[in-house]
Amino acid sequence: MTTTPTTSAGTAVELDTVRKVHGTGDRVVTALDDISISFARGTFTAIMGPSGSGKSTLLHCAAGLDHPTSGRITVAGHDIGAMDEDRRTVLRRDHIGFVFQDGNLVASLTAAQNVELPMRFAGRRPDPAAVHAALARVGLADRTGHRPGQLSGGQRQRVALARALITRPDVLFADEPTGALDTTTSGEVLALLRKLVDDERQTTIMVTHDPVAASYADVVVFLKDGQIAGRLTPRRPDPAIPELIAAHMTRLEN
Ligand SMILES: Nc1ncnc2c1ncn2[C@@H]1O[C@H](COP(=O)(O)OP(=O)(O)OP(=O)(O)O)[C@@H](O)[C@H]1O
Repeated sequence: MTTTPTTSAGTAVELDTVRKVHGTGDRVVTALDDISISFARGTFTAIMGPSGSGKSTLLHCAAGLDHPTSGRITVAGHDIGAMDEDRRTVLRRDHIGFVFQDGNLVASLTAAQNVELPMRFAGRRPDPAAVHAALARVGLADRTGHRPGQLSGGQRQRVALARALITRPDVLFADEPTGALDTTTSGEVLALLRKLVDDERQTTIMVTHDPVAASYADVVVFLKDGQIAGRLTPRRPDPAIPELIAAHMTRLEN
């Protein structure tokens, strides 16, 4: 990657006046309405908002999976709008990690083989020590040979996290990473995300509907109608925070 970094050293992702319009003619929807926001390195941000407020669109545009209609997006100092698709693919591979609600593991592969996949896709020889270290980081050093069907939901999601982190990405994007988990398992995965931020300064941007999940973040950004509609900075540990976040959401939904 030879693009010259353009943002300040403290910023992992920056959106500058980003607009995203879906559809054409009389079915046009403005999903992002000239949003400007920056995400500092080493911080954990939760993105919340009513259904249809633009959360997934923001995540997909910021991660280079979708193109904004206008505006500028910078990831790890690289202007992704200025890149062709090949370079954007390399940027995603080398600088960005993804975790989705359904971890999307390959059922026929072991945990270790799933974690190796990004290296294989990049045409690199998997490094067994790095794969083991990635699984150890998420507390699964003793499950490397298990297939997804032999793991619990939380363990599967932790394998997905290890796979997302194997390339040591500048930014981890998580789309409802605990949406399919029960409360206890969800808490384990969120505590792990928090630990990765605290111990390793892993910049993390997570879309969630869950006020408890959002309470693990440093910053909660609220969207409404494609615009930023508020921001909270949870002061952990405080059991009242999920309630505060939920109250904010209720105000946005009414
Ligand atoms: N491919 C598309 N074509 C047309 N409209 C779209 C498309 N994708 C999203 N939209 C519209 O853009 C708006 C924002 O959608 P988006 O999925 O970003 O919202 P969201 O906040 O993630 O919603 P949810 O919480 O329900 O997942 C919505 O009105 C949605 O209907």
